[in-house]
Amino acid sequence: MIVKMGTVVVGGTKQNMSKEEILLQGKFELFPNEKSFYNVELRRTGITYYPVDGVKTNKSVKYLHFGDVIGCRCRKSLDQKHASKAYLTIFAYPLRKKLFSEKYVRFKNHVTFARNFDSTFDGNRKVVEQWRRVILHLCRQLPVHKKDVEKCSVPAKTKFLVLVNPHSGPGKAMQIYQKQVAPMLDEADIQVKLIQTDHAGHGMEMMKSINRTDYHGVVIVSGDGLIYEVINGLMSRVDWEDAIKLPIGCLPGGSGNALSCAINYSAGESVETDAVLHSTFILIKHRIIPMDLVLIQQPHQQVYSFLSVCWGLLADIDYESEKFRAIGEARFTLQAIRRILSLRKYRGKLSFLPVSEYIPKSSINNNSKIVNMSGRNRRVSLQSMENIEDHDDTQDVKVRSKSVPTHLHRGISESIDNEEMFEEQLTDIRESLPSNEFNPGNMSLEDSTENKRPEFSLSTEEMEISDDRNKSSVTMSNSVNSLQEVLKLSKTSNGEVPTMLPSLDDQLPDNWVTLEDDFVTICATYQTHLGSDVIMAPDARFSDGLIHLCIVRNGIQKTELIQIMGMLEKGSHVDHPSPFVELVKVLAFRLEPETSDSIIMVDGEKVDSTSLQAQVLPGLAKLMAIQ
Ligand SMILES: Nc1ncnc2c1ncn2[C@@H]1O[C@H](COP(=O)(O)OP(=O)(O)OP(=O)(O)O)[C@@H](O)[C@H]1O
Repeated sequence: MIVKMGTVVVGGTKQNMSKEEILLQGKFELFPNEKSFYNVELRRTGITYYPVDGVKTNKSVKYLHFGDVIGCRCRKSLDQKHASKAYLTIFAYPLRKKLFSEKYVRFKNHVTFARNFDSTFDGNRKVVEQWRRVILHLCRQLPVHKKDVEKCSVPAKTKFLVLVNPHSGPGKAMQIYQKQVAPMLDEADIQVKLIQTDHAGHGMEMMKSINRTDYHGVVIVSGDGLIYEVINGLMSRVDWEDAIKLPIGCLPGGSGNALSCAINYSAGESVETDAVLHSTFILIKHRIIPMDLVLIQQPHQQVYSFLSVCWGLLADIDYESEKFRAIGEARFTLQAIRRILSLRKYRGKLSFLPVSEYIPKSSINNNSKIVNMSGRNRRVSLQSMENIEDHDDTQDVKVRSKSVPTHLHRGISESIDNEEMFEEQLTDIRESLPSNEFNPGNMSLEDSTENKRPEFSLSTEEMEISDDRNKSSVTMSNSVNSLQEVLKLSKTSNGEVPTMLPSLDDQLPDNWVTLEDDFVTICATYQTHLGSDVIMAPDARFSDGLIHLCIVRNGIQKTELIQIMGMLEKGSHVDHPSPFVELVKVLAFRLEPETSDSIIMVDGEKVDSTSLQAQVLPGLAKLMAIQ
């Protein structure tokens, strides 16, 4: 059985469910047909119900799974005829298979039971309220023991600050919020303080002064632009280290909703169909997940990015399509066609610190020459070798960089269970980092960045409590399993975000790779999606501690480029054999455009067209998501 919050069932079928211990059972009428009675049984994973006078068969038993339930409420009838009845409405959003497709989508299924065994409403309400309290616990994955059923109290309410950008995308964000989001948040009993931004920069200003403890999270209903503002507002504070722990949730309201698409994708929920419903469902059932940020440095500015850095073709498409934002996401497709027809090349230098040995794809394909340079950096130019000076030799060789030891990287990592090995690893890391800033004393063992799919989701508050509990139990051995842990941030003496990047004017260390070439585009992403139909880095995870670089070099045929762009919809471009397209996982990179007339976009925002360098900040932000 598939155990995905989204895709099918959390925990099992109704046959499995019926084997579980019954916590509560009773007879209820089923609204609106209030003539027949149903036996209703409440178990840990859900509710089953079947007609009292019918035969109990697999078909006649219906069930509601708590993985699909976002809340429930006790109600009274307005009709005097039913004044004594107490109603229990359960707000469920189960999945059903989409017509002519293998995909599953959620639909609204609200089930109401009525209780009328007592002559008074209060008498009936007492029973219904007990059911409600138990359901609220179980749909939030809070444990309920049979002996505690009677004492079960109403779980604490969650409070969100909701920011809506009325100008994002086609300008429908407020409408989306009021029509689709607000009713579901209400069903989940979530308190909301709603603010509509009234100018660009408003989100950033608010984050500079917000009291972090007033809310369990900030929810952004817009495109990616407002998320960028929120993150940079939080990071600009003196108490950035604490402020950035404010969990961020996002719902698609703009034309570029990349993060929201990545959240849906990660949860196994629909990205294309009813995206708002699925995003709101995830927001309600969320856990708090660490999310990498990327520090971006330019000569005159420093910003924090959660999504991407694009240069060349993809940056031009993003920037030049701004004027078509009224048509929503189609603006990207329209501009992509225009741009590919008049394809440009962009000369520059790209340097990066790879996480594993870098083997240039073109050399694998053996159709380009590679220059192994003397000097501090290895420079590789596949096309314009005449532009490279100071080289020793021109030869067909594989250029390998000394990379960060792969066994330190999560996913490839092996567990380290003794101090000796731990010390060895620290030595390796010290050697692999390009600066002397590494200081094991700075290691914070605060959050485990384990990418476990939660079986159940907890509310913000509950997660914060369990985070705290975890703190003491995280051991040094398991936290050093990954490089992210070693780079874990803690305040430097001057209160700034620590970085391992050299100054922009300084030469890069030996373990970086430098490519100097004519490029078509360079795109660094840290989320799976750049749009609902652009899966740029299908294997990216919110806190994998990686920057996923996609490098497209000049020389690629337009037809091949169009083919690859088409493959982005499924993320299958990663398997494309073109020697002009490379995907490299890195911890940091530096981009040096040769001229200053090209566009660079960071998270969909245009930045200066000057040199730029970036470094991943593992798990620094907190995201409301499921993975
Ligand atoms: N009330 C407002 N009026 C004008 N601009 C605003 C307002 N609120 C936010 N903004 C700005 O609008 C820009 C675009 O917002 P957002 O990303 O939400 O929408 P979008 O249409 O998807 O745009 P993008 O394609 O840039 O992601 C952001 O840079 C943000 O700073």
